[in-house]
This record gives sequence, C-alpha cells and structure tokens, in this order.
Amino acid sequence: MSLLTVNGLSIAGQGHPIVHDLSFDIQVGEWFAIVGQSGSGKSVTASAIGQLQPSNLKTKGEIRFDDRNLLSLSSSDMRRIRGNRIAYIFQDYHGSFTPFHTIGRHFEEVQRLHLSQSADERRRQSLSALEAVGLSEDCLGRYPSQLSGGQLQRASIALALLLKPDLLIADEPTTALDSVSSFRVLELLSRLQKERGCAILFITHDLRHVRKYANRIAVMKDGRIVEAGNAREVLHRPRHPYTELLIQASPSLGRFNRLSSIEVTP
Ligand SMILES: Nc1ncnc2c1ncn2[C@@H]1O[C@H](COP(=O)(O)OP(=O)(O)OP(=O)(O)O)[C@@H](O)[C@H]1O
Repeated sequence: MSLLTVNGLSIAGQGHPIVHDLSFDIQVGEWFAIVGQSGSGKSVTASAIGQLQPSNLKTKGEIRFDDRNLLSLSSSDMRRIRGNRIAYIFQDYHGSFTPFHTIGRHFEEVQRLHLSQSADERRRQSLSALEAVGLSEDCLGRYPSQLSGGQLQRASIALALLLKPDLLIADEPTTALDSVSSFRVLELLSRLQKERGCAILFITHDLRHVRKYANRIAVMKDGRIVEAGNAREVLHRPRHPYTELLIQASPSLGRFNRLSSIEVTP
C-alpha cells in the first residue's frame, strides 16, 4: 500500500532545472533508498517532501500523502504533518538541536507542541525513547555539546520518533559518523522500522548501506531517476550504465558483484 507518491516533481533554482519530472512511491513500512553521486538532487527532493527546500527553489508537480498534495499545503498545515506524520533526521545532526538547551528540554518542547500529556507521561515517554536508541537517562540533563556525534545522532532519532511518524526521512544520517557509530545508527533505524512499521526514505551515496537495509531503491543522476526497483535485483543486475558505475565505484560492492557473477558462471 502506497504511503507517499511523488508525481512529476520538478525543482528549479533561478531558472536552472535541478530535478526533472521525478516520479516514485514509498510503500507503508518499507525502506526506500535514493542513491546517486553528490549533486544529483537527492537532498532537494527529500526536503521538498516536507516543504523544507530553500526558498529560492521552485517546485512543481505533486507529492501525495493521505490524499493531499503536500506541495500545495499551507506552511502551518505542513508543520503539523512534519511534526506528527513525517519526521526528518539529517547528516548535520547538530542542526536538530539548539546548543544552549538540554536534550531533555528539546524532548519536552516537541511533546508540548504536539501532544497533550502530563509531566509524568512526558518524562516516561522521553525515557522510553532514549532507551529505544540505547541512551541513558542522564542524557536528558546534558547539552548537545556534551554528547558524542553518534550519541547526538541517536538522540535526534529518538526526538524524531517521539511522535511515531509514518515516514522517517533520513538524509545521509551517518556521513558525519565513524564506522562503528554509523553501524549502530543504521541497525537502530532498521530495528525501529521493523518494530514500529514506519517507512524510511534513506538518502545516501553509500551503496553498501543500501545493499544491507533497503527494500527498494531509485538511482538518481543529474536530477533524474535512471533506474529503480527491488534493491537486490538492481544491485545484482543493474540495467543502467550509471548504476553499474556506482557499483564498481563502491569497492566492496564491486567485489560482491564480481563474486556473484563468478558463482553463477558454469
Ligand atoms: N538553494 C539552492 N539554490 C540553487 N541551487 C541549489 C540549491 N540547493 C541545491 N542546489 C543545487 O542542486 C543540485 C542538487 O543538490 P542536492 O543537495 O540535492 O544534491 P545531493 O544529490 O543531495 O548531493 P550530496 O550527496 O552532496 O548531498 C546541486 O547542483 C546543487 O548545487
């Protein structure tokens, strides 16, 4: 069942096109990845879904969610959906936090804005959100600068999941993390996706993550989707030369594909 449908989305900046007539859909509960090299238009597409694109960019087309076109919603209606149904986590997780507020205060602000709960309920919910991402209670009293990058990214995931979104948009969430922290964040997202049934739109240029976690992928080049489909099929049998190039440029995947082709050669 489709959760979000992008139909003929075009994005342009000062007259020059960035994204051309893009169409794809995200199914309920799936991990959908958009891959492509730097500058291919992944982030502007992800931001257009929540009307977060820079104001100098013009968007055209349709992004259907709950039978409404998100592109034509007022900013206050969009804010409500962005708070409750669609959440973002970003590569620059520092941007999700104000440096002079504790993590607990950030949680509380989101809860007060969107939920009507008693102080006890808020605290219980914050603790269970922290527990879900593997952080301890004392994080609530700390300032963002007192957490490591990996801890802060996990706190931003806890914050995004407080409101139980149907769609979590994760724009290169591990790029700024070391490999162990990246692994933990990805495993965490995968577990939360399965336990809570929320769909994930995952933006990345790292095909290794896609191979492991994505159900379906769309490969973007110069603002267009050049190939899309089941992640394993696309990665094993790419049909577009650009997808092939991305695979070959990803050392472990290139090797993985070569090994697979050796295995099937009689
Ligand atoms: N506010 C803006 N005004 C004009 N052009 C922009 C603006 N934001 C992005 N662009 C251009 O749009 C293109 C796509 O950018 P985008 O950030 O979506 O790429 P990306 O695929 O996410 O790359 P990366 O993997 O490096 O994040 C780039 O050429 C970029 O310079």
